[in-house]
Amino acid sequence: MKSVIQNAQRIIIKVGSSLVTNDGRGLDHGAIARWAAQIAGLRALGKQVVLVSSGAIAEGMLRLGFEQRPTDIHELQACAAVGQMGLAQIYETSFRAHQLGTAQVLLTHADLADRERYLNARSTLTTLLRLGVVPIINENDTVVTDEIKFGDNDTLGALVANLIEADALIILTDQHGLYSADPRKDPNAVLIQQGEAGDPALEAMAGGAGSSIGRGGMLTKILAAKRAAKSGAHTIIAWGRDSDVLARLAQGEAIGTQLVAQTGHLTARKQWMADHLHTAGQVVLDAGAVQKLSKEGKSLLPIGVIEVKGEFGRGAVITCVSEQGVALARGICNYSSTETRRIMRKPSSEIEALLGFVEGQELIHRDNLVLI
Ligand SMILES: Nc1ncnc2c1ncn2[C@@H]1O[C@H](COP(=O)(O)OP(=O)(O)O)[C@@H](O)[C@H]1O
Ligand SMILES: N[C@@H](CCC(=O)OP(=O)(O)O)C(=O)O
Repeated sequence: MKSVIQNAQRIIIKVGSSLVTNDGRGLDHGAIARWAAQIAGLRALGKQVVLVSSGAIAEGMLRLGFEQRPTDIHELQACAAVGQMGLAQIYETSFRAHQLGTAQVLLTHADLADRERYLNARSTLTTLLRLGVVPIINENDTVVTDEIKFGDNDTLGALVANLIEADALIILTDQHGLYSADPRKDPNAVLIQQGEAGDPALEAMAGGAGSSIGRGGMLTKILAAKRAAKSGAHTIIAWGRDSDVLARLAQGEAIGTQLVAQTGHLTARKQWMADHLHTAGQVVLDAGAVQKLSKEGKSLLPIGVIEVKGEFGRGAVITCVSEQGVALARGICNYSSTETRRIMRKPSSEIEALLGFVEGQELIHRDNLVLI
């Protein structure tokens, strides 16, 4: 059996609290240095890597002298704020030893639910990757309350995989993968080597967190695999203390639990758009634009739009209709309805002069467009 990530180009690696901390007391500097070395190895193979790392609260607890994890939300947030400095420091130093720069990206649920911020986060992350930097992501714990928290970083890792259409999500944890039951409780549990992401049978095997430090446990990892698969990413759950786990995976060795995505990249995203029953607005296309979209598979440029209906923000899913009112396509619009009204019927070269910025030459890029 081959590792599903051997051919993966863009990879999200999530390291959990259970691993990144020294038994919940501060950060494990040695372990972090080893992951940095392994990630440098992946980068040398030409792969793009985004790291999602937990550990801020545990490091903050150490720095602020808390013996126990505080229960007060604001004390937890204070720990996260203090500890995040430590996380950033150690990652920057560890990657610097391999001539790699790092970037700190703190995200909340609200950032990804809002299309404009979602698009901004996506553009920033892909730009960082293009510039050769390793983004280090964590939840922005200081501004979120329990109700709106991701809480565990497995979910965050999957959403980031969707966000930048990663090929694979590698979840490193303190177990060798998913077992048929929680191995801390059932000595007869066996490792599940391969499964289909989204298979409900896997959810039944997974339990909660095994330590007081980890938040999600195995269930959030299984649900993260299901979520990541929606944009075509395969998931691997593996033991993070193995000193060359990433290199072995990249060489094709099947270690840990592989959860295979059944849908391809584009199919999944286009499916998501096609599934939008209600779109925020409409653009009416001239005959030339109708031809470009439906016959030639091209992007929609502002010059081909003759009317905008409804109000929508940047990144909204909208419907493209012909002058006869026939719905042709749906897609993610790079500009708001107000901006679109200003640039419609105009060549893309005039966007900057008209709006003062350029989000893209296209109103809807063909990668974000699905014919209906
Ligand atoms: N079926 C299972 N297979 C493996 N681990 C499981 C299973 N069910 C529950 N767990 C528990 O999940 C824990 C890993 O989750 P967690 O503590 O949240 O780690 P992390 O901080 O890496 O996210 C394991 O230590 C284990 O006790
Ligand atoms: N954002 C938190 C981590 C949340 C958490 O523990 O998640 P997980 O590693 O999935 O159990 C922190 O940095 O402390």
